[in-house]
Amino acid sequence: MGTNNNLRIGLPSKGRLSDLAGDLLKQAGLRFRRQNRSLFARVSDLPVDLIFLRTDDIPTLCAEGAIDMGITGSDLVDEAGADVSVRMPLGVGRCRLAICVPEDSPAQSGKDLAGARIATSFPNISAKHLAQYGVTPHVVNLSGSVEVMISLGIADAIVDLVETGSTLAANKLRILEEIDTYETVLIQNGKCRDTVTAERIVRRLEGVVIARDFSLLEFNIPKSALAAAEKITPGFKSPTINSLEDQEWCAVRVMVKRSEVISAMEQLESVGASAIMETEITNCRL
Ligand SMILES: Nc1ncnc2c1ncn2[C@@H]1O[C@H](COP(=O)(O)OP(=O)(O)OP(=O)(O)O)[C@@H](O)[C@H]1O
Ligand SMILES: O=P(O)(O)OC[C@H]1O[C@H](OP(=O)(O)OP(=O)(O)O)[C@H](O)[C@@H]1O
Ligand SMILES: [Mg+2]
Repeated sequence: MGTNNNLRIGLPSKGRLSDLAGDLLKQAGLRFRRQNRSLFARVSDLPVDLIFLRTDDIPTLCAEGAIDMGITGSDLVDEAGADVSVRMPLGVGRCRLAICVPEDSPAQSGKDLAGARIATSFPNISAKHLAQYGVTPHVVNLSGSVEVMISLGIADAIVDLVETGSTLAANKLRILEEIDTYETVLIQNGKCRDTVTAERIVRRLEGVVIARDFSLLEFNIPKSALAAAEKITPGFKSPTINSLEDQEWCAVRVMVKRSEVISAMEQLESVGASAIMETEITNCRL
């Protein structure tokens, strides 16, 4: 590395985002092999080097120009206050950051935390959030296992990420107030060393992220019911309509959000559609 001018992309070296990020790049056609715990990999057929880093260092290293692009959590970008642009949400790693207190705490909102000790790995976001109430907490800055700090007597409240809520339940805590929601994002710095390749990467990832979110739905529909069908499935841009041998009917192909496919099928059937089929797409260019 060092001497070449390849675009550098920082990826989480371990943890929950590591596989998500690697799978996404591979699906987008970036071929690479990470040798056993190696911190570096070259991409075949593209001027791109992958650098494996700690997820929470990626925003700062990108802002500093050590890497041109990176995949990390938007929570970590905010917390670091890193001067990078978020090119694209990647549709994975969704979570929320919340102020949590013991289940039996009398507190009703963040306003009740004046003078409280708060354990968190997000000292900046926490202080900024509480400042809007004029509350200046005593922040205990930790890098993990934050939920246990209340029972250890170190803190009265915590600010931590919540996904399913099972960690909170296991520690007899409840959400007092949600601060924000976050997800995994692609970031880029302002002085990227190869913007042409960076744009290619963005387009490729876009293709995969959109494809993961949408299915292709095909159906036949009487022309008289086409307007009703278009209301149900307007498509990503607009549906493709082909004529059939039977002049009264046509065939429609349309992209539908995966989460809405079943309900769309039911509604289409009720307005007269038949031969309704869902096809999963793995990649697309729109
Ligand atoms: N349930 C969750 N808990 C924590 N982080 C989550 C969760 N769901 C998604 N994330 C995202 O993952 C990021 C943490 O990723 P990281 O690669 O550090 O994984 P990790 O499993 O927390 O690693 P570590 O073992 O270092 O704690 C968070 O900043 C957030 O953006
Ligand atoms: O709502 P849940 O689905 O339970 O997820 C949230 C928990 O997961 C994360 O911890 P992680 O596994 O990263 O451990 P850590 O404390 O060592 O970072 C996070 O810090 C919470 O503790
Ligand atoms: Mg963690």
